[in-house]
Amino acid sequence: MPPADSRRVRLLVSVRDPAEAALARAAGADLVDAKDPARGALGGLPPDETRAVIAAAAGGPTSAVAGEPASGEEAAAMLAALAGCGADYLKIAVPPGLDPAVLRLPVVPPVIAVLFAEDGPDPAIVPVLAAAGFSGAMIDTRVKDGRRLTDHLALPQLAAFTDACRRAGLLSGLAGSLRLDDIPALAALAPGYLGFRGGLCAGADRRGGLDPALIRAAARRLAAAPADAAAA
Ligand SMILES: O=C[C@H](O)COP(=O)(O)O
Repeated sequence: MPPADSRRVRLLVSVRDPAEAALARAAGADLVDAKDPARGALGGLPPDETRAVIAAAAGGPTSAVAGEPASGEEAAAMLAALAGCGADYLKIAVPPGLDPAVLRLPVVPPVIAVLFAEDGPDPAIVPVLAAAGFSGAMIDTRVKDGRRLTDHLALPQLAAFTDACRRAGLLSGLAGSLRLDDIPALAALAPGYLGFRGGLCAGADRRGGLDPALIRAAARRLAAAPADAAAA
């Protein structure tokens, strides 16, 4: 991925297997993200499957989902299991009640904290995440029931989050049942990336297959998002 202050908003596409990884890369995904959509918002694939997905996404940056830990020990185990999978970033949930300061993060690969929109994340957590060693932070929705990110958090709240990430030098991401028509308003907040799964699947079914035409359309819309709207 580019540095956290890059002005172009990237397209993250979550994929479940090597075939989808290759398809997403070919259709214009900037960041190919390995996860198991059948296991909820942040279900990880087993390490051997993750490694195969990352290998198939060759030619650009990748991330892999580690999971939703209930404790610092569980977080360490999840991250250790994927440390050698070849991904450029690991993503792990940081639920309320889990103190980021107790997490032992690997130096490589860098780790992105995933916060859930339903919890109403306070932007004050962002510098705490930075101090704990995270390289990025994103907001996603925990419950995939059709409600989008902006059904939970208003644009000014999301802007406060992306601003806090910029100030802390963290890569930022926004996701949560996004659709193509969410792109203009969210890209204007200048996150590092927008993350998609369901909105780029046939019938908006995140457990179904990715539709390459929708990925291409998302990439085009992001490329067309007004560059001067991206905050410096
Ligand atoms: O990391 C991004 C997520 O995979 C987004 O999934 P979703 O668009 O189905 O909510």
